[in-house]
Amino acid sequence: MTKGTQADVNPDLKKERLKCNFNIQEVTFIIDGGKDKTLQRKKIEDVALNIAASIDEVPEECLNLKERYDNAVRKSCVYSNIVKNELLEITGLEALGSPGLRRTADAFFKDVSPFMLHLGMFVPTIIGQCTPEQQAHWLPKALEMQIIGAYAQTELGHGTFIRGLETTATYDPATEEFVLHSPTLTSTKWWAGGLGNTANHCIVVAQLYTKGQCHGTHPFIVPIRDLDTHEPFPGVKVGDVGIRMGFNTADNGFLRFNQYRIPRENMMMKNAKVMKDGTYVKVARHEKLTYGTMVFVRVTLVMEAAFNLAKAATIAVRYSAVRRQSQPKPGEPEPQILDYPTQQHKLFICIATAHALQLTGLWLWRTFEAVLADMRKGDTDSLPELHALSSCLKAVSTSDSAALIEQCRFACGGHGYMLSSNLPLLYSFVTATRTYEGDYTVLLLQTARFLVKAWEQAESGKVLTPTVAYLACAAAKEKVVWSDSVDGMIRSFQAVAAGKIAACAENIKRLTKTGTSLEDAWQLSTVRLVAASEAHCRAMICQAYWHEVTRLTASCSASVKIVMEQLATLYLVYWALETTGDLLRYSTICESELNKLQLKYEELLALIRPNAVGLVDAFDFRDEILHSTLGAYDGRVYERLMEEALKSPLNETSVQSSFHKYIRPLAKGKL
Ligand SMILES: CCCCCCCCCC/C=C\CCCCCCCCCC(=O)SCCNC(=O)CCNC(=O)[C@H](O)C(C)(C)COP(=O)(O)OP(=O)(O)OC[C@H]1O[C@@H](n2cnc3c(N)ncnc32)[C@H](O)[C@@H]1OP(=O)(O)O
Ligand SMILES: Cc1cc2nc3c(=O)[nH]c(=O)nc-3n(C[C@H](O)[C@H](O)[C@H](O)COP(=O)(O)OP(=O)(O)OC[C@H]3O[C@@H](n4cnc5c(N)ncnc54)[C@H](O)[C@@H]3O)c2cc1C
Repeated sequence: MTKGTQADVNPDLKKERLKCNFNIQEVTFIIDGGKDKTLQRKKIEDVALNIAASIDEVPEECLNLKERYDNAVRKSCVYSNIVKNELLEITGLEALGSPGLRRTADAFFKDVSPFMLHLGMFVPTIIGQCTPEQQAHWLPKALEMQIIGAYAQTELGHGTFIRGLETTATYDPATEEFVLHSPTLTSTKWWAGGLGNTANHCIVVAQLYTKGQCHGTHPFIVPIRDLDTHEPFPGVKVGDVGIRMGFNTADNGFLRFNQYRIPRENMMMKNAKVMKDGTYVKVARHEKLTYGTMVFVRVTLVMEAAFNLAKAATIAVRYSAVRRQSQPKPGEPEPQILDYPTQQHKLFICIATAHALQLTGLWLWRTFEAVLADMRKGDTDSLPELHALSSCLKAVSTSDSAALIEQCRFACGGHGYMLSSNLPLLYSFVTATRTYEGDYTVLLLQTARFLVKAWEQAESGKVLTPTVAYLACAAAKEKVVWSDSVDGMIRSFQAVAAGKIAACAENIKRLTKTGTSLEDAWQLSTVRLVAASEAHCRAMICQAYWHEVTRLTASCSASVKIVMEQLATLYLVYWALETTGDLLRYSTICESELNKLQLKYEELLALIRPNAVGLVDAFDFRDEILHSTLGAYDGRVYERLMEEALKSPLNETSVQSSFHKYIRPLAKGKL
């Protein structure tokens, strides 16, 4: 946070901060995952942001496409030196996933670094898919930035359906090499971040053929460009996929191979090997371990969703405290727009959702680490549950985050539409997360597979895994008794999920009994399956969020406990009101209880109102990271808007050349 002097702060924001009745720092510690994490983050920010302050002479958005890319590469090199020389010193390899690194990256790049996928997927795949010997070879080079990598899985013709990928890697025992080939246009690798112009290496997911047999998709490390000249090697065709809605500095690329050879050792061999003579040896105990990087990234994307939403909420809440509009009471001053209950309705759910996703994301991360520890001992029993959990949480968190960031933009009126508010760029960045690393619907359907199986187990009285244990109680198929206590609401959300899952299972059973194949019965049920999966995910977020708030505030000051519980209750009541149809169907809730719930919601908005600015201050974003005229700590909104407007290249001269070229001749009838 760039606090400046108090004299510089907008008077309304100053008053808001005096109203705040809880200890902001305590909430920051909770959100970061502990005081030590906050201190480490701040240390990283202090080191990195000293340099970031002077990194851009011209606003990124005023540059043309090519200049923007070159500028992003320049900044990536400065930043990667900081990561290598300073940040890794502070935290070791852990720095790669640390909030400090994530936040400071945003100070350097308003859009995205072309190196993001190098750190975000190339390095994690080396760690997750290579043998220790391979790691010893590749990891130091990658961390030292001697090589820069991308992750090329998606093709022009297939992204979701990995088993349908067409790129082939055929083993040639005579030379002990794999021959990579792109047999069709649709087999062209497409989308990989960093691939178009930046990367010199690439992880390529291809169908493995050896001894005339296909063994399905496997990952390979493929050198694609000469390290000195950067020219693509013969047999490699690589380029940029074209202009995108966002991610325009991420260098998303395409890649084609023409009988291109790589050494046998470049197959990532932790989970499966090809011996010198071409014999295929499966090492992994679980079929889907080659999908490991995707599970890892899906887990991290939940906190990524929280992080971006927290930024948007900070911008919109601070702006709403500064902005005054309309005159609901004649003769009185215009109120701060934050005083309108409708504005509170738009924004407080954003703060609550950022908390819900962050605390659920931290819990998911711990679950991921526990499953990883089991897998190191050879036990993969909990992988299906982790896959189900990470799939639905990735889907719902990214979707909620994108929708609410857009809501924050709406909440800022016309000024929210300015690029300098940073809300449009934030939205275009986050809306992609709903698609990449597994499309929303596709991932919810993956979770649905797990849920239907769990339901069948519940019906036959089997012991259920923790995240679906609630299905055991629901097997009685009676409406749950509604209560507006927190536990009562969570029980009702679970009853809704259980009811929807049961209805799907019954529908599939009914269809198969009357002669429909299981595959068709599944397809005919997918609209309901997606809804069931969403309901399950919502119930899980509510439970995890409330559980974490209770646990983490147990030793906090009373005022922090109160405000954290108010927000969590708001989240639950909001979702109860959003899903009244479901509650009427699966619980005993009635009209009068719905009215009571609405009143409770409005009371919560009023209770949270005095702490709204304090709550977004607790996200602790420095101005360099927010990049927003509307959201800076000092609230000098109008001054900043004007300053940014004057930086527009269209203000460099008072008359543009197009006037003399076109407008004047047009007026004179000479065009
Ligand atoms: C130095 C300067 C640097 C600058 C800075 C930066 C700092 C930034 C830091 C980082 C910041 C942000 C982090 C984000 C970075 C990442 C950005 C990522 C960009 C995007 C990358 C991509 O998109 S990569 C491509 C991803 N692609 C996908 O996700 C494809 C989705 N499809 C699938 O996953 C699968 O095809 C499928 C799951 C949909 C189906 O697979 P398949 O057909 O094989 O399976 P089935 O459906 O038949 O199911 C069979 C059984 O297998 C089970 N299953 C499926 N998947 C898994 C799994 N992953 N794990 C475990 N089990 C699995 C499935 O459940 C079935 O089980 P049963 O029901 O029991 O049969
Ligand atoms: C910004 C960005 C960055 C990316 N970076 C990378 C990268 O670095 N590396 C990489 O390999 N890939 C990357 N991708 C690709 C990304 O992973 C895929 O786009 C994503 O997995 C979705 O696949 P698709 O594009 O094939 O969509 P499709 O699967 O074609 O989806 C289109 C529609 O069909 C529906 N659909 C598809 N299958 C089913 C089904 N079985 N049941 C019901 N509905 C279905 C979907 O819900 C969706 O509505 C990136 C994408 C974006 C947008």
